[in-house]
Amino acid sequence: MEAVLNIEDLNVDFLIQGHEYPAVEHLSLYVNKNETIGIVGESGSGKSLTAKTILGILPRNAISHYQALEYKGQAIDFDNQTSMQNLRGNEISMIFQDPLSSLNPLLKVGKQVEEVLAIHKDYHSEQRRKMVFDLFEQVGFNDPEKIYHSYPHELSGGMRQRVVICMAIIANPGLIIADEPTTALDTTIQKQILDILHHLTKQKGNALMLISHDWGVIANMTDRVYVMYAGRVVETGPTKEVIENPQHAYTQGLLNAIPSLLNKGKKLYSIPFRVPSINEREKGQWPYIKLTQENKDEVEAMFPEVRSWSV
Ligand SMILES: Nc1ncnc2c1ncn2[C@@H]1O[C@H](COP(=O)(O)OP(=O)(O)OP(=O)(O)O)[C@@H](O)[C@H]1O
Repeated sequence: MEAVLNIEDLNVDFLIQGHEYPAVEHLSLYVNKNETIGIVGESGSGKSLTAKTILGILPRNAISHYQALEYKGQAIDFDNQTSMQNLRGNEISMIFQDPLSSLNPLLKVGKQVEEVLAIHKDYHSEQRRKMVFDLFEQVGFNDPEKIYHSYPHELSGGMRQRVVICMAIIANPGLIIADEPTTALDTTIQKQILDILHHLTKQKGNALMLISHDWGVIANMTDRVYVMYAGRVVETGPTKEVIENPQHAYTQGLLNAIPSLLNKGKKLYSIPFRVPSINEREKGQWPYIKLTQENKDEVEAMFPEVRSWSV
């Protein structure tokens, strides 16, 4: 099967005061049609930067290089503005954590969703409006007309994120990237929003890349998962297999640190280090953990790489 997205050996470095700091290293991943993949990892592991690389929206001081970065079998041409506009407008859409960052405060939300369709010349304006109303119904809005004429500030956070999901999906893109799409919402609303996203993407056959630090979300939503730590994928496989039988000791650690659901009754584990910030990383010294008397044995067991350090 041809992958919708294919990344081979992606590296992202930050150039800070003449020094290169590694943020993503040797990352390879793919997403197939109709598939939902998860990228899971603690804060600072490089999840968002991976997504931003795909869309060509990395910060200015970031340098990326890779073996392959392909959408539907074609190399993504970051230097070609027209092709990038088409990619971002029609082919790959992104849902961010904060819905307000994607919405224009001065425009009615219905118009904003409709505008996504404006570049599709095959629909006239009445058709477009009907498509928006239909989609509003599908995401659970009882009164699509009223929502259509609302401004972002008149809606709750959950409603806004539903509008953003509509914007992301209405042009039927090949791939949707959702970066922690519910983190900013109340826990009661989170599940509702994820269910909508899951249901719609499966129904319409869009590939979905879901970025989350929440294993519950990953378990419920994704077919395959990539587990990241400090810029690298440490483990990947079908989500169920990874959760039931994690191969990497770090993945095991992450799963044992979840308070409920997966390890009821067991003593809660706590990982004895944090993801090092970017300026604490020296190239060639992944996993960059500062060894102490207390954590040395555990870190070595988790990341045998540290044994090669000359410390
Ligand atoms: N503009 C920047 N300049 C310097 N370092 C940056 C910049 N943007 C991100 N980083 C660093 O790159 C690393 C990876 O960041 P990234 O945002 O991809 O992490 P993440 O896994 O998505 O975490 P989070 O869940 O906190 O968003 C982090 O250490 C982060 O501090």
